[in-house]
Amino acid sequence: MSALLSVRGLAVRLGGRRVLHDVALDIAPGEIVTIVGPNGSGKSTLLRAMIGAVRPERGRVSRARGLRIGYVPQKLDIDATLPMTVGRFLSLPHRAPPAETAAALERTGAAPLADHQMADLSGGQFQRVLLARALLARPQILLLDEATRGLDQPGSAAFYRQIEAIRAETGCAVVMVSHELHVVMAASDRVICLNGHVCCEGHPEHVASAPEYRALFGTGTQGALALYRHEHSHDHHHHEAAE
Ligand SMILES: Nc1ncnc2c1ncn2[C@@H]1O[C@H](COP(=O)(O)OP(=O)(O)OP(=O)(O)O)[C@@H](O)[C@H]1O
Repeated sequence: MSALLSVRGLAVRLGGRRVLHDVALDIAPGEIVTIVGPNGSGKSTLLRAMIGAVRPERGRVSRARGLRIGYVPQKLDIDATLPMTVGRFLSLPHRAPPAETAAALERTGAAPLADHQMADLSGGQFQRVLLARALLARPQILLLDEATRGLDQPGSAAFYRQIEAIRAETGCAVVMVSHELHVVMAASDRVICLNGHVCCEGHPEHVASAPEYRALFGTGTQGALALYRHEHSHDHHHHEAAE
């Protein structure tokens, strides 16, 4: 199946510093890909390059013709003194047909919030509204940048169940940045570990059975810590199903 989106030889420089270099990846229709990596490793920058919000210094991001992308940013600052209902927020910058807005709110479990003020939403409610907004694009790829940041465990589990249901229903590919390794292992078709470049990638189970996996993830909580401590080699390790 041909890729919806391909990144080749991508380098990005921000504030005089090279944040990404030699990044290559493909996103296929319907797959769930999780990007993991230490703080500052360029995960958000990579997503922003995918939507065309960051100019590559080198390389390119190719999108299938007419590709529709939905993007849920890591955070969105809204002036708390500005009165704005959820319904109004979803009509910016383009007013979608009311039935579509209602369907997006329904799909994300945010239907009862339509008349609420944005400033009054809890963290989890806010994320659902951002997700609803992303769905209005009828995306073929949904990009989620640490969408469950600040949510408690049941809240983030519920959020990811919603994402899986949306994938099942719409067939969209999902690319998410996550620090929650239990989610990564359970819910992803493919994991990409980033540290300025792609350190390693593959199916979670294949990555798990590879020697590098122990250095990357280990097991349990220690594994999560190992992820942030491991030496990011500049060799590229691939653990695809074919190997
Ligand atoms: N606009 C900018 N100008 C200069 N430097 C930037 C800019 N945006 C990001 N950076 C730097 O680029 C690097 C990568 O940032 P990015 O947000 O992509 O990392 P990340 O992997 O998403 O981090 P985190 O896990 O902390 O969210 C960081 O060192 C960051 O300080």
